[in-house]
Amino acid sequence: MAEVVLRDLVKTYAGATVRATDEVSLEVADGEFMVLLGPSGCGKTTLLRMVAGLELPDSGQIVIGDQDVTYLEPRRRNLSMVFQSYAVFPNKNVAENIGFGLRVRGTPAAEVRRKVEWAADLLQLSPYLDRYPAKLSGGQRQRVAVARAIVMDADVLLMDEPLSNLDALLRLSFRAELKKLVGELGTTTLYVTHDQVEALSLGDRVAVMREGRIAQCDAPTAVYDDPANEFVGGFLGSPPMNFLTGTVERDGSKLDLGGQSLAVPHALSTFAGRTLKLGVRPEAIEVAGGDGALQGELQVLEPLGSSALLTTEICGQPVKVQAPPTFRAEPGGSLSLRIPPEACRWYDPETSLLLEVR
Ligand SMILES: Nc1ncnc2c1ncn2[C@@H]1O[C@H](COP(=O)(O)OP(=O)(O)OP(=O)(O)O)[C@@H](O)[C@H]1O
Repeated sequence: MAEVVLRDLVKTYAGATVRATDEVSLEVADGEFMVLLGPSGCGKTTLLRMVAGLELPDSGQIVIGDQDVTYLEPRRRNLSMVFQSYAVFPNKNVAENIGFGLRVRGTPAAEVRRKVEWAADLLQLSPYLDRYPAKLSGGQRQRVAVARAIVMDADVLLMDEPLSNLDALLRLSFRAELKKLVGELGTTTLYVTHDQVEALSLGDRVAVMREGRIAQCDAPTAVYDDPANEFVGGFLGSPPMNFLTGTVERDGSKLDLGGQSLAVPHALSTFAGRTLKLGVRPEAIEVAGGDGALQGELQVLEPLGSSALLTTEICGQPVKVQAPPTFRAEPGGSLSLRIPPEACRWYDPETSLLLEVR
């Protein structure tokens, strides 16, 4: 096992006008499960492929353990990969598929057998060792790909959207299995996904990427609860964080949203007379009256089973609210919405960065 250190990695593909990765630096601790999350085209796969050695950076450095591997051939980096499109060999049975890399490496047959049985047991593939991939389900095939990767005893495991070919239910169960497995193995893992639920569920830390850069890298609860910038708040969550813009009143104590106002923390009184953005998660807003409640107009109510999603407007600004499943009201009416002070995150509209108020 080993830590992985990326330093200022820059990659521009031939003919491209923008950098696929733009001075990306990241330290993945020994045994850590790091998820790279972000919208399509943000550079996740490029970063993973550079770690794998399948792409070379224009500049920057990649260190695995205590070795600089930036320009080392892929097979000498001691890492295993599971890719979305990394199909299993159709003409080899499950056991042969799992043991393939070990045999190529010249591992003695008895050792190959022992490791194949170990991985098959971990991934619940033992009953299928003699089967050919055509007779496996999608989830079982994907488990074969994971088993093939883990038998290699690599320092680092790289996975690029390994669950994306599975249907929703299978994805859910395999996600939990994968989390348990990787926790037991303790292998340093870099995992690429554009699925935020997968990222939050699996990662020890999540690096949220945007346009070739890391927008925030932190524990799942931290990136969700305290998005470092508007991009992360607006990317994570379903629906994502709401943002309301207002002007801080002259005395610095309230934010005027356009006719209604809300208390501003004392630490932000320096914003008096200036605009400020409030970020609040839909599930944090309470549909209730009381002190400091704002009046919103209900536009749409969507019963979603475990909750009711409300599309509302406060002072003409759109706000999504996640209400209890039994909540009912007629669209067009007015609602009292309370935004608890502890749920407020404050952003500088000029920089889009989270403002520290504690
Ligand atoms: N082989 C290539 N040649 C030229 N440009 C490329 C190549 N591969 C990727 N790109 C570009 O580099 C940028 C980053 O792509 P990358 O595949 O790393 O993003 P991603 O976040 O993994 O996206 P996705 O989730 O869609 O796979 C994109 O603008 C993409 O169009």
